[in-house]
Amino acid sequence: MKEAVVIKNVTKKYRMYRSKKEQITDLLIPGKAGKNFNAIEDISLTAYQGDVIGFVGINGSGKSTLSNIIGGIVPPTTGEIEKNGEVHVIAINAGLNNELTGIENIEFKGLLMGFSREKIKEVTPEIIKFSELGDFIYQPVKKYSSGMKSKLGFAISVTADPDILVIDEALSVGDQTFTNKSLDKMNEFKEEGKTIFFVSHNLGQVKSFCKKVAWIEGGRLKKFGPTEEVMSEYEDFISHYKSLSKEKQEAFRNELAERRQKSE
Ligand SMILES: Nc1ncnc2c1ncn2[C@@H]1O[C@H](COP(=O)(O)OP(=O)(O)OP(=O)(O)O)[C@@H](O)[C@H]1O
Repeated sequence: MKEAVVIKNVTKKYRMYRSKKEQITDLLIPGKAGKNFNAIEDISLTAYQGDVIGFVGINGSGKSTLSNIIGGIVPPTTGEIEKNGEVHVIAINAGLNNELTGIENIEFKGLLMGFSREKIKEVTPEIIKFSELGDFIYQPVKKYSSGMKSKLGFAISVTADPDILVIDEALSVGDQTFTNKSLDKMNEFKEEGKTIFFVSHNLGQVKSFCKKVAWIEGGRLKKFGPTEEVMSEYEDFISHYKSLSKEKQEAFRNELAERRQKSE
């Protein structure tokens, strides 16, 4: 089987500050203030062509950081990522320019995706139709709700016909009709053998759509394998986590966060 994306020992470090003062101090005297924080830590994972991989994990575990690295939006601090094909990211707001109107964004993103002016003209009506935005397409994107942005972003990206697709919570904000339509489109991509990464808190969608699942916990890859195998364990974990008091949930998250701060 052909490798589509190979992630090798990827870590993303951010500097964390408790105040603006700390941030300025660190800028003037590097290392004097602030802490390193590993948003993701030493993740290795291979996706083969046609793999549909779900990323699950509680808030802040590192799913978006990893998907942004795969999408080329964020560079890793250390480690390597190899991609065999064009990658497109569909996320709430991804790549949309807030100052431009919907229609201008279609043109702008179209050019970024390497489309000719003629091709953009040809696909624009399809995008408008898919996005269901009607006359809102002439409004600046800053006036859109997150659901509307997601619809436009999704409609533009699916036109690109990418080899590798990263879908980050893009289906969580729209209405049910749009979600179903988008799921149909994603299933088409899946049947065509495209490689898909799917970030979602909707475990039902992950279970029905993904062939494999990567469970991220505290920035690390806790488990990666066939959907059924990983999800049965993850669902046990999540129902236990949800049964904890707010304080205990916070203590659990703090414990993970502390480890991510200490690790260099
Ligand atoms: N630009 C940034 N600067 C500093 N810290 C960041 C940055 N981006 C992400 N982080 C931190 O990295 C950690 C992982 O964030 P990430 O958004 O990847 O998690 P997630 O699993 O996608 O969360 P959620 O489910 O809430 O969307 C979080 O603690 C977050 O605060």
